[in-house]
This record gives sequence, C-alpha cells and structure tokens, in this order.
Amino acid sequence: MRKKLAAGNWKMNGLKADLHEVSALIEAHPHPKCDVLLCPPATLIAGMSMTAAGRIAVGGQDCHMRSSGAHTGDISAQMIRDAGGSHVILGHSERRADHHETDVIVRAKTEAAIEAELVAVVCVGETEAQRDAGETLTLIGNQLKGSLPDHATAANTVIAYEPVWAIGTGRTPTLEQIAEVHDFMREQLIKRFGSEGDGMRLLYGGSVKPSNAAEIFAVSNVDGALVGGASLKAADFGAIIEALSAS
Ligand SMILES: O=C(CO)COP(=O)(O)O
Repeated sequence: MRKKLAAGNWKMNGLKADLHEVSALIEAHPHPKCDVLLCPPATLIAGMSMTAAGRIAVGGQDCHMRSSGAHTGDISAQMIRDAGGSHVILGHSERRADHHETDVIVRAKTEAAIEAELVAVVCVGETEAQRDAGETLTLIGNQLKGSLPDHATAANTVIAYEPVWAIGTGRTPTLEQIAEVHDFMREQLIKRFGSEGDGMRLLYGGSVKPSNAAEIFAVSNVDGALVGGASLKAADFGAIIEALSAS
C-alpha cells in the first residue's frame, strides 16, 4: 500500500515572513493521514525545517549533480540535507526549459540526491504541442527511462507527472487523460523496477486546487499531488491535504 503524499513547490516565492503559513498549516492539520512535503526556495530550507520541526518534510527544488566544487550559485544535495531537507524536486519543466536540463542531467542529479540520502521527486510531462501531436506516452516513457537511475527504489524516488500546459494555467487534463498517463507510468516502472516500481508514488501536478483535488485523487495510480500556487497558502494547501487524507 503506497502512502499518499501532498507535496508543495513554492517555486521562486517566499520570504522569512511567509513561514507563518507553515506554522498555520501544522496547527490546522496536526495529524494528516498523508505525508506532507513543502519545497521552498533554497534560502528558506533551513528556516522552514526549524519551523516544521519534523512535523512535515521539507525539500529543495533542485540540486547540482556534484557534491561540492566551483559551481557558483548552485547548491548540492548534501547542502539540502545539511539544512534539514529530506527531499529534492528534480527535472521540473521550468528547470528543463529555463536551464536546458536534459534527461541525462536529471538522471545525474537524481543519482546525487540518492547518494546524499534525499528522496528525489522526479518530474516528467509533455507540452501542449507534444500532446496535440499524439506523442505524450512516448515522451513520458523516454523521460522516465532517461531520468531515472537503475537503483531508483520506492523509498528513494517519487515521480511527478506535470503536463507543462497545465502548470499555472488553471487548465487540467481530463481525469481520463490523467489515468492514462499514470497507468502507463506504473506499467513502465513495474517493467523496469519490479515491485519497487509498484511501490513508487506517482504524483499529479498542474493547477491542483481545493476545488479539483478530490476528483483527481480518485484517479487510479494517483498517489498524491505536486502543488504550485495553491501550496503557498495554508488554507488552500490544507484543503488539498484533507482531500488526499480522505481519498
Ligand atoms: O509546477 C507545479 C508544481 O511543481 C504546478 O504548479 P501550479 O499548481 O501552480 O499549476
């Protein structure tokens, strides 16, 4: 049985003053039935870890593939762990687009994260043009194959399916489209990783909000969500946590 995971990606949002949203979230949901993870910008990982005090997990939004060295502006997986983080988002479409991250790079970063004993939250997803061209499943299959190392396990890896065209747009795929991709990912992961692939949690991400969370969580092979905008406010993210706990 896979434990559900509600994950929030704050992206490039949040100052120290916003950590009160984390205290409010923990206060309002002291015993969630699902795992809860928040990934703030790097500047807030240590502060959020202190605020969270182990009640929810904290993670980074990216890490370098090397553990240290002359890489100005980058942070390593070890640094995230040292700051109190336990997870790291990798291969988000915004990183793939803005920083030209390829599957090869995402795989190297995933290896670095696992080596540092972080859980890698590896993102995949098609653009609207790729969906319109009927390439979605081929693309997702290739991203999974290229971005995951052979030693990925249910414990060290989570997959997030985030259609690029659904991120921050208010648009979501139909429930049938989400099911098609998640069922396909499960099949591919079992083929490659056996029972570990069966145990990996598959998150849906892209315009998840309190009003659509319950129906998305009822879809087969959806084990939680990776939430952007709606994770910034305790009230909204709390409602999503409740919907997931009830699913
Ligand atoms: O990219 C996302 C999470 O990583 C999704 O963002 P939104 O929930 O704002 O659409």
